[in-house]
Amino acid sequence: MGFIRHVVCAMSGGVDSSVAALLLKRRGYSVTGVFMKNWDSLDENGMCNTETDCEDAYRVCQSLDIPFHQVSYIKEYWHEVFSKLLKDYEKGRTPNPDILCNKHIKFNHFHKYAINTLGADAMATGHYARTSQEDDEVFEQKTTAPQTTLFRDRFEIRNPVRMYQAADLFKDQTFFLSQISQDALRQTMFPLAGLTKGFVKKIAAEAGFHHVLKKKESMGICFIGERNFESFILEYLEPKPGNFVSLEDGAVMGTHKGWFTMTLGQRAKIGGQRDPFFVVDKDITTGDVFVAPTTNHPALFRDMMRTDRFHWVTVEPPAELVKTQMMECHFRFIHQMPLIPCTVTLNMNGSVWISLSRPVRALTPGQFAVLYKGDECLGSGKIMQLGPSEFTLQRGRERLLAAAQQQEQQTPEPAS
Ligand SMILES: Nc1ncnc2c1ncn2[C@@H]1O[C@H](COP(=O)(O)OP(=O)(O)OP(=O)(O)O)[C@@H](O)[C@H]1O
Repeated sequence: MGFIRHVVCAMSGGVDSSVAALLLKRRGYSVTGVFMKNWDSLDENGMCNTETDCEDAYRVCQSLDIPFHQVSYIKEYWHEVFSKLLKDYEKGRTPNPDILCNKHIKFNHFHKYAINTLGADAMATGHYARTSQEDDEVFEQKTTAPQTTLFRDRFEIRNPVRMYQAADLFKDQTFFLSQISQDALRQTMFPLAGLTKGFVKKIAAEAGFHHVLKKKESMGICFIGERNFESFILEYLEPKPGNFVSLEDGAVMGTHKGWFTMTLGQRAKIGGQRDPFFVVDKDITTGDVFVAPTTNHPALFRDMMRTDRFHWVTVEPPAELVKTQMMECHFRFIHQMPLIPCTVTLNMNGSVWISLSRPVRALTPGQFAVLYKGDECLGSGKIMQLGPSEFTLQRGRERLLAAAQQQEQQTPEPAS
């Protein structure tokens, strides 16, 4: 028998991470529970919900008889997640703070804290996701020699660890993990990888974690909580009033306080309008928000996008893509939306073009395009640019047709 391995489990005070810690303990590891505090505020009722969450996590650790720590990443969250989120809103994009929180906080600062400060052999979370490693392989990662040269060759990683969708496909959270580093993934365990949510709840009940089971599921946006998001974000951004403009005829339909919180596809709240209108585009230089009637207006449907530099979880782009510059795989930009077949092309600067097999509604700049090959989550890139909408294409075809007809009429009689 070797010595007992030490695993640090990120504990939110929720069901999933409580059961994750319990399972790690049952597997015979020495487990430490750590609660992260990333946001410092009281909610609308003057209650600090992170305190009750922390208390809940502590009680679970007590009943498991494992050490408990609390660590604050308020500063880091502010600089690396929240300020980036505000910048994206100012550029007219709709960011995803949960993906950034996993990338910068849980799988960077927390990972380093677990391994370097607490001396753990691995970290764990209650995420529903799977990796290509067995537990024992995770522990072997620590013995790999530290990097000796200043730069690690991008193509040096042998046997990269892959990230797969969880057995419970409905609960799968790889979408939110699509930006995490290979370094962190190599030292991470997901104890819930093979379990369904229902089963996890049953384990929690049997273990007597009633205070945890009673809690409401998920608290909305990462650490900000359930409050009204629009009024919350407007506390941090200068108002940028502008007009609602009808896309179809250019008519001004009303005014708004700022386009930050308006995301493509959402219903526009236009004063005095009885019929529903939907946000289909924004012009951040003029402040115009373009709207169109009907929720499935062709101006909302597109099948092409370009990302920023794509983050591949295994570090290198798939061999097939490097070799041929093209790859067939699957795409989603919203958690739990059905996967859509797509073709990806790789650009010189590491960004990708993604061409979907059919147009989808409300592709949105700032959101992450997440790619899957089979059940492997390959990684993601932030959507920076959209291809033309169905509406634009339709109009283009109509103009071409009209021009052709006009030309036909104008064609001079052939000279005799
Ligand atoms: N405040 C926190 N402190 C420590 N770990 C956290 C915290 N918030 C989230 N985590 C970790 O990230 C995982 C996923 O968090 P998420 O917010 O998606 O909650 P969840 O899937 O509902 O899980 P849980 O039921 O454990 O809250 C958690 O299982 C936990 O390991």
